[in-house]
Amino acid sequence: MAGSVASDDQKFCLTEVLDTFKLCLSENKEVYLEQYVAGWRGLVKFLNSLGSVFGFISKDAVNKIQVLVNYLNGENGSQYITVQSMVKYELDNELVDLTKRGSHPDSGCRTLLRLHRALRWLELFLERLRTSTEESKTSVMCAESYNESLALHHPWVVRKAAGMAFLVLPGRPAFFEVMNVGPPEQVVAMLGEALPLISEVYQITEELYAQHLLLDLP
Ligand SMILES: CCCCCCCC/C=C\CCCCCCCC(=O)N[C@@H](COP(=O)(O)O)[C@H](O)/C=C/CCCCCCCCCCCCC
Repeated sequence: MAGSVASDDQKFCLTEVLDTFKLCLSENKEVYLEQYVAGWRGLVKFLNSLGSVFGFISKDAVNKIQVLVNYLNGENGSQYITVQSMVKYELDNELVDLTKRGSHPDSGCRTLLRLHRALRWLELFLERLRTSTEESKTSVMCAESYNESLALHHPWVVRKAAGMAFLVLPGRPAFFEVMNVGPPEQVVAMLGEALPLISEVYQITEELYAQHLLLDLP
Protein backbone atom coordinates (compact mmCIF):
# COMPACT_ATOMS: atom_id res chain seq x y z
CA MET A 1 0.00 0.00 0.00
CA ALA A 2 1.27 3.51 -0.83
CA GLY A 3 1.25 4.66 2.81
CA SER A 4 3.46 1.86 4.03
CA VAL A 5 6.43 3.00 1.97
CA ALA A 6 6.69 6.25 3.90
CA SER A 7 8.97 6.31 6.91
CA ASP A 8 7.69 8.02 10.06
CA ASP A 9 9.41 11.34 9.41
CA GLN A 10 8.02 11.32 5.87
CA LYS A 11 4.47 10.53 6.93
CA PHE A 12 1.93 12.89 5.53
CA CYS A 13 -0.93 14.18 7.59
CA LEU A 14 -3.61 16.25 5.91
CA THR A 15 -4.41 17.95 9.21
CA GLU A 16 -0.91 19.40 9.36
CA VAL A 17 -1.18 20.76 5.83
CA LEU A 18 -4.58 22.18 6.62
CA ASP A 19 -3.13 23.96 9.63
CA THR A 20 -0.28 25.33 7.55
CA PHE A 21 -2.62 26.79 4.96
CA LYS A 22 -4.73 28.24 7.79
CA LEU A 23 -1.63 30.05 9.03
CA CYS A 24 -0.99 31.45 5.56
CA LEU A 25 -3.45 34.28 5.92
CA SER A 26 -2.74 37.36 7.98
CA GLU A 27 -5.55 39.34 9.64
CA ASN A 28 -5.66 41.72 6.70
CA LYS A 29 -5.68 38.83 4.25
CA GLU A 30 -2.08 38.93 3.13
CA VAL A 31 -0.45 35.58 2.31
CA TYR A 32 2.58 34.66 4.44
CA LEU A 33 5.26 33.23 2.17
CA GLU A 34 6.87 31.08 4.86
CA GLN A 35 3.61 29.27 5.63
CA TYR A 36 2.76 28.96 1.94
CA VAL A 37 6.08 27.26 1.32
CA ALA A 38 5.59 25.08 4.41
CA GLY A 39 2.21 23.97 3.03
CA TRP A 40 3.90 22.85 -0.19
CA ARG A 41 6.60 21.05 1.75
CA GLY A 42 3.91 19.02 3.48
CA LEU A 43 2.30 18.15 0.16
CA VAL A 44 5.62 17.13 -1.35
CA LYS A 45 6.10 14.70 1.56
CA PHE A 46 2.85 13.10 0.55
CA LEU A 47 3.85 13.00 -3.09
CA ASN A 48 7.16 11.34 -2.21
CA SER A 49 5.34 8.61 -0.33
CA LEU A 50 3.51 7.68 -3.54
CA GLY A 51 6.66 6.38 -5.19
CA SER A 52 9.52 7.33 -7.46
CA VAL A 53 7.32 7.70 -10.55
CA PHE A 54 6.35 11.09 -9.13
CA GLY A 55 10.00 12.03 -8.61
CA PHE A 56 10.15 14.46 -11.55
CA ILE A 57 7.12 16.35 -10.19
CA SER A 58 8.45 16.36 -6.66
CA LYS A 59 11.86 17.55 -7.85
CA ASP A 60 10.37 20.51 -9.69
CA ALA A 61 8.23 21.45 -6.67
CA VAL A 62 11.25 21.16 -4.33
CA ASN A 63 13.36 23.35 -6.63
CA LYS A 64 10.70 26.04 -6.63
CA ILE A 65 10.22 25.82 -2.89
CA GLN A 66 13.99 26.19 -2.49
CA VAL A 67 14.11 29.31 -4.67
CA LEU A 68 11.53 30.94 -2.40
CA VAL A 69 13.24 29.74 0.78
CA ASN A 70 16.48 31.29 -0.46
CA TYR A 71 14.74 34.64 -0.88
CA LEU A 72 13.16 34.31 2.57
CA ASN A 73 16.55 33.58 4.14
CA GLY A 74 18.46 36.04 2.01
CA GLU A 75 19.62 39.55 2.78
CA ASN A 76 16.30 40.99 1.61
CA GLY A 77 14.26 38.40 3.47
CA SER A 78 12.17 41.06 5.20
CA GLN A 79 10.73 41.99 1.78
CA TYR A 80 9.50 38.43 1.34
CA ILE A 81 7.33 38.11 4.43
CA THR A 82 4.12 38.11 2.42
CA VAL A 83 3.32 37.49 -1.22
CA GLN A 84 2.05 41.07 -1.35
CA SER A 85 5.33 42.52 -0.06
CA MET A 86 7.32 40.27 -2.39
CA VAL A 87 5.35 41.46 -5.44
CA LYS A 88 5.78 45.09 -4.45
CA TYR A 89 9.49 44.75 -3.72
CA GLU A 90 10.34 42.82 -6.88
CA LEU A 91 8.28 45.08 -9.14
CA ASP A 92 9.53 48.33 -7.56
CA ASN A 93 13.11 47.13 -8.00
CA GLU A 94 12.63 45.69 -11.50
CA LEU A 95 13.53 42.20 -10.35
CA VAL A 96 10.93 40.42 -12.49
CA ASP A 97 11.31 39.36 -16.13
CA LEU A 98 7.93 40.42 -17.45
CA THR A 99 7.96 39.28 -21.06
CA LYS A 100 10.79 36.81 -21.52
CA ARG A 101 13.30 35.22 -19.18
CA GLY A 102 16.39 37.36 -19.01
CA SER A 103 18.33 38.82 -16.12
CA HIS A 104 15.88 37.60 -13.43
CA PRO A 105 14.92 34.11 -14.61
CA ASP A 106 13.95 32.87 -11.16
CA SER A 107 12.24 35.83 -9.56
CA GLY A 108 10.07 35.16 -6.54
CA CYS A 109 7.03 36.30 -8.54
CA ARG A 110 7.46 33.83 -11.42
CA THR A 111 8.45 31.00 -9.11
CA LEU A 112 5.46 31.49 -6.86
CA LEU A 113 3.21 31.71 -9.93
CA ARG A 114 4.10 28.09 -10.80
CA LEU A 115 3.11 26.92 -7.32
CA HIS A 116 0.03 29.12 -7.44
CA ARG A 117 -1.14 27.35 -10.60
CA ALA A 118 -0.48 24.04 -8.88
CA LEU A 119 -2.62 25.22 -5.96
CA ARG A 120 -5.55 25.51 -8.38
CA TRP A 121 -4.92 21.90 -9.41
CA LEU A 122 -4.94 20.94 -5.73
CA GLU A 123 -8.18 22.78 -5.10
CA LEU A 124 -9.90 21.03 -8.03
CA PHE A 125 -8.49 17.64 -7.09
CA LEU A 126 -9.47 17.88 -3.42
CA GLU A 127 -12.97 18.96 -4.35
CA ARG A 128 -13.31 15.92 -6.61
CA LEU A 129 -11.92 13.72 -3.86
CA ARG A 130 -14.36 15.19 -1.35
CA THR A 131 -17.39 14.51 -3.50
CA SER A 132 -16.14 11.17 -4.86
CA THR A 133 -17.75 7.78 -4.36
CA GLU A 134 -16.13 4.42 -3.63
CA GLU A 135 -16.04 3.70 -7.36
CA SER A 136 -14.29 6.95 -8.29
CA LYS A 137 -10.76 6.65 -9.68
CA THR A 138 -8.06 8.90 -8.24
CA SER A 139 -6.21 8.79 -11.57
CA VAL A 140 -9.23 10.19 -13.40
CA MET A 141 -9.92 12.84 -10.75
CA CYS A 142 -6.27 13.86 -10.84
CA ALA A 143 -6.09 13.99 -14.64
CA GLU A 144 -9.31 16.01 -14.95
CA SER A 145 -8.09 18.51 -12.36
CA TYR A 146 -4.73 18.74 -14.08
CA ASN A 147 -6.30 19.27 -17.52
CA GLU A 148 -8.38 22.15 -16.16
CA SER A 149 -5.45 23.89 -14.50
CA LEU A 150 -1.71 23.19 -14.79
CA ALA A 151 -1.91 21.45 -18.15
CA LEU A 152 -2.95 24.74 -19.76
CA HIS A 153 0.57 26.01 -18.98
CA HIS A 154 2.61 22.87 -19.74
CA PRO A 155 4.16 21.73 -23.01
CA TRP A 156 3.11 18.44 -24.59
CA VAL A 157 6.01 16.44 -23.18
CA VAL A 158 5.26 17.45 -19.58
CA ARG A 159 1.54 16.77 -20.05
CA LYS A 160 2.35 13.34 -21.42
CA ALA A 161 4.70 12.47 -18.53
CA ALA A 162 2.20 13.74 -15.96
CA GLY A 163 -0.62 11.76 -17.58
CA MET A 164 1.43 8.57 -17.39
CA ALA A 165 2.31 9.16 -13.74
CA PHE A 166 -1.36 9.66 -12.82
CA LEU A 167 -2.15 6.18 -14.09
CA VAL A 168 -0.18 4.59 -11.26
CA LEU A 169 -1.86 6.56 -8.47
CA PRO A 170 -3.21 4.30 -5.73
CA GLY A 171 -6.95 3.73 -5.63
CA ARG A 172 -9.27 5.82 -3.50
CA PRO A 173 -9.16 3.60 -0.35
CA ALA A 174 -5.34 3.47 -0.30
CA PHE A 175 -5.20 7.16 -1.04
CA PHE A 176 -7.49 7.97 1.87
CA GLU A 177 -5.42 5.77 4.12
CA VAL A 178 -2.15 7.46 3.24
CA MET A 179 -3.74 10.80 4.03
CA ASN A 180 -3.60 9.60 7.61
CA VAL A 181 -6.74 11.34 8.81
CA GLY A 182 -9.07 8.49 9.75
CA PRO A 183 -12.10 6.80 8.20
CA PRO A 184 -13.46 8.13 4.88
CA GLU A 185 -16.18 10.22 6.57
CA GLN A 186 -13.50 11.99 8.54
CA VAL A 187 -11.40 12.54 5.42
CA VAL A 188 -14.42 14.08 3.70
CA ALA A 189 -15.05 16.36 6.71
CA MET A 190 -11.40 17.42 6.77
CA LEU A 191 -11.48 18.18 3.07
CA GLY A 192 -14.58 20.27 3.65
CA GLU A 193 -12.60 22.33 6.17
CA ALA A 194 -9.40 22.55 4.12
CA LEU A 195 -10.91 23.59 0.83
CA PRO A 196 -12.31 27.03 1.72
CA LEU A 197 -8.90 28.00 3.12
CA ILE A 198 -7.00 26.78 0.10
CA SER A 199 -9.53 28.53 -2.17
CA GLU A 200 -9.14 31.77 -0.26
CA VAL A 201 -5.34 31.69 -0.49
CA TYR A 202 -5.66 30.92 -4.19
CA GLN A 203 -8.17 33.72 -4.84
CA ILE A 204 -6.19 36.36 -2.97
CA THR A 205 -3.03 35.48 -4.89
CA GLU A 206 -4.90 35.30 -8.20
CA GLU A 207 -6.37 38.77 -7.69
CA LEU A 208 -3.01 40.21 -6.67
CA TYR A 209 -1.30 38.75 -9.73
CA ALA A 210 -4.14 39.86 -12.03
CA GLN A 211 -4.00 43.38 -10.62
CA HIS A 212 -0.28 43.60 -11.45
CA LEU A 213 -0.60 41.76 -14.79
CA LEU A 214 1.64 38.95 -13.56
CA LEU A 215 -0.47 35.93 -14.50
CA ASP A 216 1.57 35.10 -17.62
CA LEU A 217 5.11 35.56 -16.35
CA PRO A 218 7.56 33.59 -18.53
C1 LIG B 1 -4.71 15.01 0.38
C2 LIG B 1 -4.29 14.77 -0.94
C3 LIG B 1 -3.50 15.86 -1.30
C4 LIG B 1 -2.83 15.62 -2.55
C5 LIG B 1 -1.43 15.96 -2.36
C6 LIG B 1 -0.81 16.23 -3.62
C7 LIG B 1 0.60 16.39 -3.45
C8 LIG B 1 1.12 17.17 -4.55
C9 LIG B 1 2.43 17.71 -4.23
C10 LIG B 1 3.06 18.45 -5.04
C11 LIG B 1 2.45 18.82 -6.34
C12 LIG B 1 3.42 19.20 -7.27
C13 LIG B 1 3.38 20.61 -7.68
C14 LIG B 1 3.99 20.72 -9.00
C15 LIG B 1 4.40 22.10 -9.28
C16 LIG B 1 4.55 22.23 -10.74
C17 LIG B 1 5.02 23.58 -11.12
C18 LIG B 1 5.12 23.65 -12.62
O1 LIG B 1 4.13 23.85 -13.29
N1 LIG B 1 6.32 23.43 -13.16
C19 LIG B 1 6.52 23.36 -14.60
C20 LIG B 1 6.87 24.70 -15.15
O2 LIG B 1 8.02 25.19 -14.51
P1 LIG B 1 9.05 26.12 -15.28
O3 LIG B 1 9.65 25.28 -16.36
O4 LIG B 1 8.24 27.23 -15.86
O5 LIG B 1 10.04 26.55 -14.25
C21 LIG B 1 7.58 22.32 -14.89
O6 LIG B 1 7.80 22.22 -16.25
C22 LIG B 1 7.05 21.04 -14.32
C23 LIG B 1 7.57 19.92 -14.37
C24 LIG B 1 7.03 18.74 -13.61
C25 LIG B 1 5.66 18.27 -13.98
C26 LIG B 1 4.57 18.89 -13.20
C27 LIG B 1 3.30 18.10 -13.29
C28 LIG B 1 2.38 18.56 -12.23
C29 LIG B 1 1.32 17.59 -11.91
C30 LIG B 1 0.66 17.98 -10.63
C31 LIG B 1 -0.06 16.85 -10.06
C32 LIG B 1 0.69 16.10 -9.03
C33 LIG B 1 0.11 14.73 -8.85
C34 LIG B 1 0.04 14.34 -7.47
C35 LIG B 1 -0.75 13.15 -7.28
C36 LIG B 1 -1.48 13.11 -6.03
